[in-house]
Amino acid sequence: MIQVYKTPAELSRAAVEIFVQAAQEAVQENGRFVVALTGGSSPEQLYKLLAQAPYRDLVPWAQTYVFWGDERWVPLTDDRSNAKMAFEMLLHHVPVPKSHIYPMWSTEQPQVFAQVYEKQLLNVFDGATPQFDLILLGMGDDGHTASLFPSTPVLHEKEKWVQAYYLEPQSMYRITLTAPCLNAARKIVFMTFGEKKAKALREVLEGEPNPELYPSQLIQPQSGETLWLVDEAAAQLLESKA
Ligand SMILES: O=C(O)[C@H](O)[C@@H](O)[C@H](O)[C@H](O)COP(=O)(O)O
Repeated sequence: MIQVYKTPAELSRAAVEIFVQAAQEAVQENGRFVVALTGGSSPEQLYKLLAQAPYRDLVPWAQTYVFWGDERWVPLTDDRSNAKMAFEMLLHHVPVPKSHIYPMWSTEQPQVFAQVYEKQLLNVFDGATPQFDLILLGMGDDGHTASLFPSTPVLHEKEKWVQAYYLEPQSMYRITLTAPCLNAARKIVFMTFGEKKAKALREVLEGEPNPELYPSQLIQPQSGETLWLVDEAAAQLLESKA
């Protein structure tokens, strides 16, 4: 489903309401809320809203488990780190138990750590398929999401839940949840705004199936729901707008 908002601020306010509702419902049903955060700039306003009243006090943080959808393979002190941004904007301001937060970083080799992260995931999900209650995603202006970049082998991963690989164009390692892992989620929310995203958004949502070029097309949860929160600038080329 696609929801179009006038501004990123309105979009972020809708996103925080969805986050709170997903958290409360998950804890009510299963006694915990397992979420994967996104990196990039799209979630910044959402994280700031979540870190303050009234939303801060509406989330059952003690029962919340925080993972990431992807990460640049850099130390947590590096300004490029998705975890660094989330800690500074959100996690240092809310009472999530430290033991419930799983940043994607280690001094091990990235491919070795990808297996460690997969084990951490499976531990929280008692060895079953990791079914996140909520996954937040952004979309790049090339149509990538998480670290599923165009024409990369990770797009074809069918078994593993977590993969790390060297991303040539950015000359850095990336670690990411794979499409099968993302697609096992109960709810996926994309936050996509700005004119730069308009062409890719039209291709992803209304173009020919071409996930090699537009990896966000891979996000088709088996039983979960996908919600696209977009602003008018990003939606300007779409035929079908809510
Ligand atoms: O590590 C990352 O960069 C993100 O996880 C990435 O997938 C991001 O969501 C998109 O690139 C959109 O980035 P913006 O939100 O900055 O436009």
